[in-house]
Amino acid sequence: MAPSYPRSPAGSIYKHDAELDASVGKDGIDYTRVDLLRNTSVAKLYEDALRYEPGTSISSAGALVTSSGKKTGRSPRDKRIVDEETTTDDIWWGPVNTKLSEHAFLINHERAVDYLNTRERLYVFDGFAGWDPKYRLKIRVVCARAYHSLFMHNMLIRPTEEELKNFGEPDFTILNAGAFPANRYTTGMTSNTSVSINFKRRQMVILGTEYAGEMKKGVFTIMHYLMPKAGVLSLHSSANQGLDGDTSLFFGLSGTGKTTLSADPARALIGDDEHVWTDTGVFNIEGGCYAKCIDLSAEKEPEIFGAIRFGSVLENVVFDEDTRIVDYTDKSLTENTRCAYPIEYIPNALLPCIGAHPKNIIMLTCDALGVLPPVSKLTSSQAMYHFISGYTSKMAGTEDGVFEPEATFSACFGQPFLVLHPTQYATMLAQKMHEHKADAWLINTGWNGGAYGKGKRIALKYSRAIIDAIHSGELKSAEYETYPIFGLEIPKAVKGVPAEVLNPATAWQGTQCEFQTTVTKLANLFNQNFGKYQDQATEDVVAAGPKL
Ligand SMILES: Nc1ncnc2c1ncn2[C@@H]1O[C@H](COP(=O)(O)OP(=O)(O)O)[C@@H](O)[C@H]1O
Ligand SMILES: C=C(OP(=O)(O)O)C(=O)O
Ligand SMILES: [Ca+2]
Ligand SMILES: [Mn+2]
Repeated sequence: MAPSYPRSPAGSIYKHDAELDASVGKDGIDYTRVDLLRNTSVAKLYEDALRYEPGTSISSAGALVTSSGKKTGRSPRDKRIVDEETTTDDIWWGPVNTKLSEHAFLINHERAVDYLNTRERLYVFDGFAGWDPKYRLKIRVVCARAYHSLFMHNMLIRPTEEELKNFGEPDFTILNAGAFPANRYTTGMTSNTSVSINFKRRQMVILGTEYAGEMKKGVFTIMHYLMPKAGVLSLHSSANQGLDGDTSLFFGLSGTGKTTLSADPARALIGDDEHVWTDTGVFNIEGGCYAKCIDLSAEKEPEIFGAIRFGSVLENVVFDEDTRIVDYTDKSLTENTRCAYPIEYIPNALLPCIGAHPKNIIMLTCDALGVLPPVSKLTSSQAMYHFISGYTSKMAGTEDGVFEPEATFSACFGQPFLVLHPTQYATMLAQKMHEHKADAWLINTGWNGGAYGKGKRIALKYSRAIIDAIHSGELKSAEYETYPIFGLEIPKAVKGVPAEVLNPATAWQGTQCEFQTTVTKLANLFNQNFGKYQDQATEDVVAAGPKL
């Protein structure tokens, strides 16, 4: 499955100094053992997963059905960044990034190495993060499960035979010993799950969770540090491109629609989750997509449904014992059911996954209170205000302990993955949007007509119609009205969307008194949250918030 387009052998973005390379090379893994499988075939990984990993099957469509065990979503409270002198002054220590000592990291590392070296089989996948050869990282994934190796085969950029032969030392190594727990008595551990990143040693160690998403979001976290340091902007967004080459970005926290809305039959897919905006355009970090499968149907999401076939990894779904037909409505294992597939499984994927400078910046929010408009056109100050605020919901199952939509402010629409302070990403975004005259939109893919429990989630077909209207130019020249308090501009009409849906006041099914109370509640939450950024933001950005 090697890609056929030419790519120059990349200069790595890490400067390789001999001493550090020696220590990385000596990462403790026994690479000489005969039972080590490096970049092995999809078929072989299927066979091993079926043979050795309980709870593995093949679906009627040919996908590998796997179980990630107890953890079926990310564990943000168990994430650590090593506090060391080469990065400590850069890192945004606090709400997301918790310090781990170098010593405690070595204990976790040794635990993972001992576990991996004592397995009967070991899998290594060497691949790339980043489609632009100038910025790409060489990533090595060492793991004990064929499932995890196939997952990263799908999610990283698969090297050609030639590239694999000349791979050399990786820039970053992920040791996934997820089936083995962390030791709770190691200083800094608060549970037996641990996901830790060490930028100096260029290593990530996973213990006590087999949720595969930790690896792909781990790579994103690494890029979210290294890319801004290299002067380019990493983005928690999907991206696609129209026939005339116009690129759109869709920012959004997990479950808000990045993957779903970027798979658009009329546009070429650049990527569904992680990108970088450089001086020449946008490139995807990944070689695959990771779609949510809950309530998936061929009718509503044909591209994603069709991507679930031989080679795809389908996690934590329930299927019929006889027919092996998956029941996508079944939430009994988790609401966060998932499928990982190579990007070329989407019919109109753009290969290589590199697009032009974005023309439209779409911020996806999933408002569980039902008071944000389905679409608003943002001024540049409003775009910055909403990007820094990142108001949305955590969706059920995406994180450990989240069972229903939970209103949250997730800076840059991806707070769990930020390494630097949010204003650093926001400043770069503002500068790039200004330079390339990008238009900005806020789209609520969440509740309408009432809050979660009373109203309904906005129909996917309406969100798609809104996005079509952005891309056709219809919305740029539409007639607008101002939504009070939030000061958002909402279109009076959008083709394919009932007019009353567009204004939360007319969509509201409960009393107007209840509506006003909810609007005020949300406005207060915004103001309270923005307090922490007040002194770093410019006056116009502060003024772009709600006014009570
Ligand atoms: N109006 C809507 N817009 C986008 N997604 C919706 C909408 N209504 C329901 N959904 C569902 O919500 C989920 C969005 O998840 P996904 O696209 O994977 O988000 P992300 O990629 O941002 O994590 C999908 O399961 C999709 O079917
Ligand atoms: C993989 C994840 O990301 P997303 O839902 O944004 O695709 C995740 O949040 O665990
Ligand atoms: Ca879906
Ligand atoms: Mn996604």
